[in-house]
Amino acid sequence: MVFDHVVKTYPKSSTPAVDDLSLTVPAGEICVLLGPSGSGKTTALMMVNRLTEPTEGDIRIGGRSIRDLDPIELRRSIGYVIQQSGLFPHLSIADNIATVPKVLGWDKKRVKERVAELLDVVGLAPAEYAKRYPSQLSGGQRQRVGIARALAADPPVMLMDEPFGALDPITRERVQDEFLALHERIRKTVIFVSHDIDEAVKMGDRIAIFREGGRLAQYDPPATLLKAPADDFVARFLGADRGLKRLTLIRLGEMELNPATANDGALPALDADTSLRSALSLMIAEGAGAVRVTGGTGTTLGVVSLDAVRKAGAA
Ligand SMILES: Nc1ncnc2c1ncn2[C@@H]1O[C@H](COP(=O)(O)OP(=O)(O)OP(=O)(O)O)[C@@H](O)[C@H]1O
Repeated sequence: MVFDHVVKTYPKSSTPAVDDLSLTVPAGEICVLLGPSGSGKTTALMMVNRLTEPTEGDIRIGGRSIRDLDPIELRRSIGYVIQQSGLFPHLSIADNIATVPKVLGWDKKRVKERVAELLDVVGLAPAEYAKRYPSQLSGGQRQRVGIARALAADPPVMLMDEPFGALDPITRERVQDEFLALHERIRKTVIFVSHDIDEAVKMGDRIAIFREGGRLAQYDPPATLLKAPADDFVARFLGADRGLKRLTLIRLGEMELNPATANDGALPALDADTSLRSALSLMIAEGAGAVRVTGGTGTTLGVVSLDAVRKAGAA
């Protein structure tokens, strides 16, 4: 998907909400739009499915300009997930998920199968949940239904506007993990609005940081962004702990491991999949100068020192 010099100025507004936005999102990737309140993230998102029209510039999906597509058809071909899930309260979960397939004229059997398949995909047993109503679900479950509904007609593109913003931290983390695992399998192109830096670092293949006035401040993969913020605004926005945030992106198994010696048996042991941030946390809590890195079967692969972690955060 390509944003090509996109400008949006709302009627009666003297300044643009989105100002000359150009960026390319490779197919199958998650692009997070991150930035302070009012910096134009939602406006940028809503232009993709023509809930609002660009004033200037163009957006292309798979090489086709959205201006050449009928807005109603365009919206059917794009999954849309919003913060409060946006489910129809008077429709059952099954009917909510079936909305677009029904509009597309799928036969009943196909719709029913698709609903059951999607409930499974988002981890809700169809027999238990299909007939319930949104008010009979928890917030996290409603967001999962929102995702299932957006996926119903298998759209190549999904727009997600702070989809997990209303969830408590524990549920949010779980739904984020589930969505990432799902994305591994289905590889949609996702535009994801967030104002939470940790969420953006976790979810994004790339992050677009917006600044006031709807201008793009930086567009890069999370590791690049944290390592080399383009300017003071980005550095301040990412926070003084961006070195620590970088550590969440690196696994112990990706480090150069020192061979373990006989004395290292007493060191705290962590799986190779553990992030350097968790490893650092453990070293501090246990007063250890290093951790022992273990493989799937618990065998020791080697040792990573506190100093090596420190260097990785500063690199
Ligand atoms: N329908 C509208 N009419 C006029 N101005 C609008 C409209 N929608 C948004 N704006 C303005 O456009 C600017 C960008 O708003 P937008 O909602 O895109 O920002 P955002 O980055 O998504 O913010 P938030 O994180 O608070 O949701 C703001 O100044 C807002 O007041």
